[in-house]
Amino acid sequence: MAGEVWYVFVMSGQNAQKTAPADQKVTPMMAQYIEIKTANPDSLLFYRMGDFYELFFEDAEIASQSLGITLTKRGKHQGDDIPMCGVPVHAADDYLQKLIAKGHRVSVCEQTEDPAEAKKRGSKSVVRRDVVRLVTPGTLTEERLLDAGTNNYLMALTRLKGGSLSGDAVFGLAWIDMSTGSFQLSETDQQRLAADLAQVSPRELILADSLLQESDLRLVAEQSGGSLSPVPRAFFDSSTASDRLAHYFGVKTLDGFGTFSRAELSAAAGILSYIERTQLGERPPLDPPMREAGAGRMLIDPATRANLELARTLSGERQGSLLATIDRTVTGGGSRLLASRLAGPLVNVDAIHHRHDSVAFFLTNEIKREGLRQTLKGAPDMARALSRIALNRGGPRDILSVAQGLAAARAVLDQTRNGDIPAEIAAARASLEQAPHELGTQLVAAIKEEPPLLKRDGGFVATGYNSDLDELRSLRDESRKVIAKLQAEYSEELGLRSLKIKHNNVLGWFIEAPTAQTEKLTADPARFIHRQTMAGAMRFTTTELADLESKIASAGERALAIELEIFDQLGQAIIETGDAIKAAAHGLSILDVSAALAKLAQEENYSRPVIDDSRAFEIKGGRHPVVELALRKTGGESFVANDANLGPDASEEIGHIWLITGPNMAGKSTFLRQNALIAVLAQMGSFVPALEAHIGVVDRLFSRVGAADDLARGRSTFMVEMVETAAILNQAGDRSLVILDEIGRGTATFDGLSIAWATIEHLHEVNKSRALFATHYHELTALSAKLDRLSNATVSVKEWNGDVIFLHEIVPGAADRSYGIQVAKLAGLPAMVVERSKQVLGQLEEQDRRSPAESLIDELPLFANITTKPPGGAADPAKPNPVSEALTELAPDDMTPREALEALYQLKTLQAGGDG
Ligand SMILES: Nc1ncnc2c1ncn2[C@@H]1O[C@H](COP(=O)(O)OP(=O)(O)OP(=O)(O)O)[C@@H](O)[C@H]1O
Repeated sequence: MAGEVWYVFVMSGQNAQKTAPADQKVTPMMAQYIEIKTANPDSLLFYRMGDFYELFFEDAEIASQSLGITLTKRGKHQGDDIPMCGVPVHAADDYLQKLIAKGHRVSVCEQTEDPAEAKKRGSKSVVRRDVVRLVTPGTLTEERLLDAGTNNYLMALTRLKGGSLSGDAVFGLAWIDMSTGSFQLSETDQQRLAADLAQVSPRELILADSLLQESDLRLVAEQSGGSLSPVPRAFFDSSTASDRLAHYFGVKTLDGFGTFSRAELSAAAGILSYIERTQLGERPPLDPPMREAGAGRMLIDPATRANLELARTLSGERQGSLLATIDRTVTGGGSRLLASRLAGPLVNVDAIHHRHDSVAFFLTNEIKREGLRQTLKGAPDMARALSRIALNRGGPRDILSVAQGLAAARAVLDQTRNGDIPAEIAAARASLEQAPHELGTQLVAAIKEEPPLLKRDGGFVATGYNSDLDELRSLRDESRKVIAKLQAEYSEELGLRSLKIKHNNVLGWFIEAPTAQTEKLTADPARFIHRQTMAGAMRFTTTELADLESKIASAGERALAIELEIFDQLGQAIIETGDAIKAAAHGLSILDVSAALAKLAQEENYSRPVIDDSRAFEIKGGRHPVVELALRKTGGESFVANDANLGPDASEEIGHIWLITGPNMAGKSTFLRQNALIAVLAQMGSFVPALEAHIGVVDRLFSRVGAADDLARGRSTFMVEMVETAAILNQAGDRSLVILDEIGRGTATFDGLSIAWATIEHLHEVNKSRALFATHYHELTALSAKLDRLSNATVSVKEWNGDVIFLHEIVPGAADRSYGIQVAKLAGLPAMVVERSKQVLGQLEEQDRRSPAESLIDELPLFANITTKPPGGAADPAKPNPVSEALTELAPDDMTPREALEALYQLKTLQAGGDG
C-alpha cells in the first residue's frame, strides 16, 4: 500500500515518467513519511528526526528555495536521489514564519514515542510519528510569528443562495483571531461583501472550493488580501451548524449567545471545522461568537480604503498611513484595537459619543492619563499569552505575562479611581475589577522574574514557592560542594593529595588517582571498586559515591517533575479563569486606546467633533494629519488649514457638492482626502485635526482618487477608474460622503469631460450625496449655474514674475487657469518645451474663445431628464406609444383566459410594428 501511495506522490514531481514497480522496496521510515505526506497533501511536511525537522522531495525543493537553505540528499528512491533539507528544531519558528509569509502551509510532524520504545518492537521498527499541527497563516499564535499591533484573522466566507427575503444570495462571514480568541459573525450581501472583507482584512480566508470556481467571487476573495484556503462544501453545512457550535462551546443551545442567521451559522460551522482540522484536537479558547451588525459600521470599499491609505500606504507599508500617524498606543492589544476601530468607523451616534467622552476624559485628566500609560507600557500581551497556554503551546514566559498583566490591571484600577468617569471607561474598569487578582498574586510568587522560554528544562519556578522543590534543588546544586567534601575526606584518609573525584557521561562520578599511588585503593577492592585503567591513572567508585550520584540525578529529575506539575496547575488555573482574563485584557486595550487618542488630540491639536444624524459636514480649519506631519518633518512650510461645508442650507435637507478647480500641485487632492479622513477619525471615536467639525453621520464613504493600473487583473487605468466610479454612482446615497478626484482624466479630453459632467449631475440629482469633486476641466464650473447645490471652490495661488506660488488656501470661485505649464517649468522641463507649450496653449485658448463650453449648459438637457427615460432609449416620450396605450386599455380581471391570450398576441404584433 505504501508503495502505491508513494507513487502518487512522486508523480506530482519531476519523476512523473517513472513508474513504481509493485514490489517497490521502500525503507520503513520512508514508508511512514509517504503515508503521512499523503494524508497532508496541501502543505509542506516538517518531519521530525532528532533535533531537526526534515523535508523531502518537492517539499525540500520548495523549502530550500524559499528559505535559502542548502538542498542535500538522503538515500535513493527508484534509483534517484531523494532531495532533502532540514531546519533545526530550536530555530523552527523563524523558518516557519518565512514559509507562512510566503503563503505556504506547514504540517508539523513530531515523534510521538521515545526511540527506546520503538527499539523494543524490533531493531528495524520506526519511531511513531504523527502530525500534531497544521500551521497556516490564519492560525498562528506564537509571539514571534505575529505582529504585536495587528490582529491575525482567520475568516470564513459562505453563501446561501436565495437566503434573503428578496430571494438574493446572502453571505455569511465568521472571523476569529486565534491568538486572542475573539470570534465574530456577520451577514452581508453581494454589494457590501468586498467592503466587509476589507474591513476585517483577514490573513487567511477559507471558503468552499466551489465558490472559488466563480471568477467574480474569486476576485473579491483575492482582493481581501488574505491567503485563500479552499475547503469542502460540507464544512459549511448550515443544517447541523447550530449543533456543531453548541458542541464546541459545551452548551445545550446557542440561545444564550444571541440569535444568528442561517448564513452566519454556516460560516461559523465552516471556521470551526477548519480549526478542528488544523489544530488536531487542541481547542483554542474562543469567546462565544458575537454578531457584528454590518450596518453598524461605515461602509468603506477596498478601493476607498486603499486610496485613503487608512492602514497601509498605496505601496503597502504601514509607515505613512493614517494608522501609523495617529497610533500613540503603548500595548499590542491597544494597537490592535485602534486598528480595528479605524477599519470600521461607527455609524451609531450614541456609540460614537461614548468613545469621544473617553477621549475627553483623558484629555482633561492628564496626570491620570500619563500614569496609566506608564503602567500600560510594562503590561505584556495577556490575551495572546492566554491563548498559547490554552493551546498547550505556552511556556513559563506566558504565565509570567498573565501575572504581569493582572498586576497592571490592579495598578490601573488605582490610577483611574476617582473623578467623573465616562461610561466606556467605567465598563473597562469593571472588567479589570473582575479579573482573577488572587491568581495573579499566586502567579507572581510562582514564576521567576526572567524565566526560560521553554518549560522543558525547568528552572522557572521561583525559589520559596514550593519547599519540596527548593530542597531537591539545593541537593542538586549543592552536589559540587558535597562531592568536594567527599574528595577532601578520601584524600586525607588515604594520604593522597592527587586523588580527585571527577565526572563524565560514560562513568558518571568516579575517583581518579595516578596509577603509581593506587596501592591503598587496590588493597581494599570491596570498598574501592575498580572501574577503568587509563594511561597513568586508575578510576574507582565507592558505594558512598554511587549513592550520592543517584541522589543528585534523581533530585534533578524530581525537581523537574515538580516544576512541570506546577506549570500544569498554574496553566489550568489560568484557563479556568480565561474569560475574566480576556475581558480584563480587552479593558486594558480600551483604556490604552482612549488615553492614546487623548494624547494625540493634545499633541496634534485635535478637537472634539459634533456628531449627529443630520446631513451636516462643516469643517473649520481642517488639516490632513499625514501631510501635515510630513511637512513638519521636512521643516519647510507649515500646513494651511482649510474649511469645508457640504451641509444643507437651512431650507434644505440634502447636502452639497463642491467642485474644486485649481492649479496642479495646489493641494486639491490633499483637501479632498483630509475631509474623508476627518469623517473616518470622527466616527471611529477620535478627535479630529480641525478647529471645529460638525458631521452628520456618514454611512458610506467613497473615494476615487488618482489612477492606478491594475494590470495584474487585466484592467487598464481608465477601466479601473470607471469600475470604481460605477460602484460609487450605483451605491452612494444621501448620507454618503463621496470624494472624486479628476474623474475622466484617463481618457481623451472630450470623453473625460463628458463623463465627469454626467457624473456630477448624477451625484446631484440621483445620489444626493455630500461630495467633493476635484477636476482640471474648467468647463465644469459652469454647472453651478444649473445645479443649485453645487458650488465652485478653488485653491488660491499668486503669480509672481511668471512663476506660480501656491497658497494652498481653498476659496470660493473657479480657477481661471491650470498653471500646468508653470508647474512643468518648476519640475525642470527643458525651457524650449516650456516655451513651445505656451505657444500651443495660446492657440488652443483662442479657438476655445470662439466656441465657449458654457453654451453646453443651455444646449444639453439636465441629467434628470435623461434618467426618466426607460433604459435602452426605446421611445420618444413626446409620441404616444401604441403598446402602452393598448396596455392601459386592458382590464385583466374581466378577461377570460382565451381573451387574455389573444390580447398578448395583439400586444406582440403592436410591438413588432413599433420596432419596425
Ligand atoms: N493645505 C496645505 N498646506 C500646505 N501644503 C500643502 C497643502 N495642501 C497640499 N500641500 C502640498 O502640496 C503638495 C501637492 O498637493 P496635492 O497633491 O494635494 O495637489 P493637487 O492640487 O491635487 O495636485 P495635482 O492637480 O497635480 O494632482 C502636497 O504634497 C503638499 O506638500
